[in-house]
Amino acid sequence: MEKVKIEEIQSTAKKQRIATHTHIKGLGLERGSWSCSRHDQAEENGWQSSLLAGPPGTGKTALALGISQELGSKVYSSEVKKTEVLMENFRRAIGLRIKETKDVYEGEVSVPEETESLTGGYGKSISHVIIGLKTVKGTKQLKLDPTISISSYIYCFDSQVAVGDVIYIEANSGAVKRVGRSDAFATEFDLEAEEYVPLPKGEVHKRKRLCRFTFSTTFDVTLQDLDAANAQPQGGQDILSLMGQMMKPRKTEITDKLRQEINKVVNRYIDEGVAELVHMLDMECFSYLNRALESSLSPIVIFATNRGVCNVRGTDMPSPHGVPIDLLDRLVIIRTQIYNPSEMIQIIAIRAQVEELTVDEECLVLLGDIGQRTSLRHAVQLLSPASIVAKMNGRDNICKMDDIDDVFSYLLAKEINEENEDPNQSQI
Ligand SMILES: Nc1ncnc2c1ncn2[C@@H]1O[C@H](COP(=O)(O)OP(=O)(O)OP(=O)(O)O)[C@@H](O)[C@H]1O
Repeated sequence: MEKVKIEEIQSTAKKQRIATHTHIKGLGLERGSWSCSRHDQAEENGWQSSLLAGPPGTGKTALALGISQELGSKVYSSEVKKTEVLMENFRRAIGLRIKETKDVYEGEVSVPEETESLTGGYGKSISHVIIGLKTVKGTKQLKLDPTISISSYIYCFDSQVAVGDVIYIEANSGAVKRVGRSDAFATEFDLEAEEYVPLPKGEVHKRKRLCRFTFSTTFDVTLQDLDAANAQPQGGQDILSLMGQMMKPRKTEITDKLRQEINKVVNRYIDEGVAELVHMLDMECFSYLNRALESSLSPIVIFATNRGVCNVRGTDMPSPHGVPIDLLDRLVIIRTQIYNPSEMIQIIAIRAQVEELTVDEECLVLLGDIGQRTSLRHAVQLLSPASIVAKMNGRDNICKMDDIDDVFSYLLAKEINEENEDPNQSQI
């Protein structure tokens, strides 16, 4: 018999983590240098939008971030009120896909049963609840922990979980979610009123990709929804609180400060792999952008994509980068290319400095070489584990032979292809 342990939900956020782009502090260019003067010129000429196109890891996001940091005040400043409608619509076009891998018990309820405690004092006291969960692979009996069985019990009966229902129990929090009624019971009830689901496959106890809040495998929400729902935040700054606010929408002004706060939380979750950005740019959005980008109030918009020719979202119309031709016409397309070894070495050195790591010259050369063979991202990611190996070897500096070689041999990396553009990546 397995025991479900319930603990208070802890935010999984690692406060001290150095984010992927923490080291990006701007464009790193002097005023008057080629890029800056070109950019000023572009602004004067009404260049409002551009598309960065290139293989993964070629610095599109880093460049967009650098530009926005350089322009920061200009982007959001003078006409905030007037640009509000535009801003709302832009944020409506950016989706956040929330996903978490959770330890869950999943199955069709077979035997809910409660055991009363004899030492309960006044009234009835439940010492635990036993529940049987069945999947295609078999059945497992779960004894819900006494301290949480009450809440689970209430949960169960509040949401009217009965024999024949398919449920999830999240192992860590004990939260129970009724998925629907098992197919096997389909004839017993009104088919219209019920959602019938198949008997779950696999083991009862499994790791499943679940959105903590909705229990669905993934959950898409737009940044605008999060802004609107959090206009008067009541809870904390974790994704659960952010999402929780969505249940109580209210009409309050969305300030720039709020958007920045939402961005911070969203960025943290992207960095931790709990969520990823997805674009919601369908035909309707693209048509809106066509008009919006021509408005004098439009903010500067930078699109980035690693997709080649693919269908425009929601249609079977192929177009370069999945962007309709009439919008492409309005964009300045900048191609990004894979960094050469010395550029990679430079970036890795900046990254090491931000992570406060001392890396030998020889080691940087090796990392540059690894970056060429695999990817810049992989080479950057080796820094942290290598520093741990160095510490284990009693050193503060990362050495080629002992640390990087060691870590590289343990960690798997995809060797780079000739043509690196990945048509399956859904990023823009
Ligand atoms: N010029 C640069 N200076 C400093 N760091 C950089 C630079 N270019 C890229 N990086 C870093 O390399 C990593 C990968 O870059 P980035 O995320 O910008 O790639 P991308 O082109 O947006 O890739 P994808 O198409 O996969 O999203 C990031 O950690 C980024 O901060």
